[in-house]
Amino acid sequence: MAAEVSGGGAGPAGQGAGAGPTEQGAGAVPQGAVPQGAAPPAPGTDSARASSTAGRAENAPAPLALLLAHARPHRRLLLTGVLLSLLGSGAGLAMPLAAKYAVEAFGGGGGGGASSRGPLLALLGVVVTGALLAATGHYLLARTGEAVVLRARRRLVTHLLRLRVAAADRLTPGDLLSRATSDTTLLHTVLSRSVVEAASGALTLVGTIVLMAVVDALLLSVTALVLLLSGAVLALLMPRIQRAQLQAQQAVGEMGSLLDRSLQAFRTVKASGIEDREAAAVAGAARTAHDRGVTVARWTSASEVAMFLATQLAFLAVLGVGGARVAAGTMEVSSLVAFLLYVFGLLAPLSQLTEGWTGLNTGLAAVRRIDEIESLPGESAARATRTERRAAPLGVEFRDVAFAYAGTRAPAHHGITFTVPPGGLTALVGPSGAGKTTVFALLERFYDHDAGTLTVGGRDIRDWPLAELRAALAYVEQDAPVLAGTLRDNLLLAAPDATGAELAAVLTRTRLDGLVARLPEGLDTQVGHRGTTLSGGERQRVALARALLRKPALLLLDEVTSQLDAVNEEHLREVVLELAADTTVLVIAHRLSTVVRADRIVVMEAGRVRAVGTHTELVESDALYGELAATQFATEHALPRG
Ligand SMILES: Nc1ncnc2c1ncn2[C@@H]1O[C@H](COP(=O)(O)OP(=O)(O)OP(=O)(O)O)[C@@H](O)[C@H]1O
Repeated sequence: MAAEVSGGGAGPAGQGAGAGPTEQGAGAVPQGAVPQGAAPPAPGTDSARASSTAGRAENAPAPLALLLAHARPHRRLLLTGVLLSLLGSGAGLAMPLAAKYAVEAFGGGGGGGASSRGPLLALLGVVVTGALLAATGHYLLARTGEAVVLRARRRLVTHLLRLRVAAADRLTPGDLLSRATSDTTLLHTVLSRSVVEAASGALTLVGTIVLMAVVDALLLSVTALVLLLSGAVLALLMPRIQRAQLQAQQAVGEMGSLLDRSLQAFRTVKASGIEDREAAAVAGAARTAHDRGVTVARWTSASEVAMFLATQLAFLAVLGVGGARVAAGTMEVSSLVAFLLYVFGLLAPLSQLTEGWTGLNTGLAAVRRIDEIESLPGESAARATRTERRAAPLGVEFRDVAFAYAGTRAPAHHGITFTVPPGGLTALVGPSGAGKTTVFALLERFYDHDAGTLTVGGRDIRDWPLAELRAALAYVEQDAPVLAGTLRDNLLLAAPDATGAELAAVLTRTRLDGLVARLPEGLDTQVGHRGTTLSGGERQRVALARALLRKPALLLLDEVTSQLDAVNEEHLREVVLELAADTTVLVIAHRLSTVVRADRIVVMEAGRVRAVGTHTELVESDALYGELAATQFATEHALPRG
């Protein structure tokens, strides 16, 4: 089993067609990932792996190698496209030479007529063939560029969703969005335009120089001076353009992060009256992107002007020297015309080279940003399946389990020990920050514990195939997320094959049937982004219903009744007790009224288990629990049924 793998070092070339980065064999685990069966990672290891995308850059493959790896699956089409484009440019290159023969044919007597028709037709042929070849080449490159982007996006998005939770904890969604959208788009530009621009520019330049040498070596040396001049200008400007471009891309990512922050907390932003401040922060990043863009434009224009001036100067110098030689009879007019055309022809490959080089650098920065994410550790996908029938309930055992979140000083668990037999209701209680939610996170293997033994169903949790483990569990998070879409989509999210009867039964059980009846389109009503059209309590019940439809062998409920009214809470308490008859149910509850009838209560404090027992036992034996019970039941003015 290879639950943990990374897309990393090998880059896209490392996988066969269609194989996602998380589906490599364990043998191919690249840097940063932990092979199965390896010793448990030391606290903080995840941090080293996931925290810094910058840190990785030192060992990362060269961006050019990464870019080539992206291009490799499409190499035939790309090469054909580049070849056709180059042939198209080559035809343009042959134009002045063909013009020279045409001028010679005109001068060679005959005036017009048949003798001049031949060269003119040949010229026309060169033009049309060149245009057709170039157009076909450009189309092929653009199409292939789109294919590269599609593949890169699929890979990146698949990997993003399979990232280990520890790695995802450290990423900002806005920046990820920018990497998955704008950075991947840049791949298209670089492969379909920049590479061919740079190659065609370089080849045309070399070709032009060779042909210039054929026409007149002396005039070439005059032109060489200009070439050196423009080369020096390019060398001076390129690093500036490169730097500004990278900063512009980073600023776009930063803008995405800031905007995402504000949109995630939209209502809080409004309620706090900080719209202007948040808008100003996003606008600040947009301004940085703008400024860097302007810098790029400034340096690019400067290089273009320098190149233009250089060719004009060369033209004048060649005209002067060449004109004098024609007057002296040491040079043919036709040769001078051809040479002058080549001098003008220099402008195009020089600016192609500049643009190609600039674009290539933008693409390389993008490829590096994409690779930074793909190199983070991923895990094999847990499919949204459920067991055929309700599986036999699973027991759980924590034995001296220790765990620290990456980058934190104090461990969240200091060797906790407790046992949950199959079936029944177990409650985890304790003050905020005691480590209760972390128990669930370890059971779901969002994180790997650092020391001790954790078994589920009598089997070490590390020996469970991840997909199988998660299929056996259902987890209702504290914040009960509801996703954009219809209510039905949300309920069937993790059990798409649930029958209508099962759905109806769960709706009744979670008292959502009333809500469905009220909604304008029933189950097919859109619930808004993150379920904003539902109340907090309704969202909690939707999350619970979703979990129940999975028919789990182990049900983890984190504060699922916190937002319910007293009547619904009491009802759900009954439902949970019913479920506990044939499922192992673990609940985290702050309100002790939720747990007094639990089969066992695990009292946690500061990452340790203080005591385990029933409500009655703990009221007597554990001071903290006794205190919690006294405070809560005194506040609620009612003693629970015992
Ligand atoms: N992703 C994380 N990264 C770093 N530290 C974390 C992370 N999640 C939780 N912690 C820390 O781990 C400790 C235990 O947190 P946990 O969420 O398990 O507590 P809890 O008992 O569930 O608290 P509450 O009742 O408030 O939900 C806390 O100190 C918390 O700050």
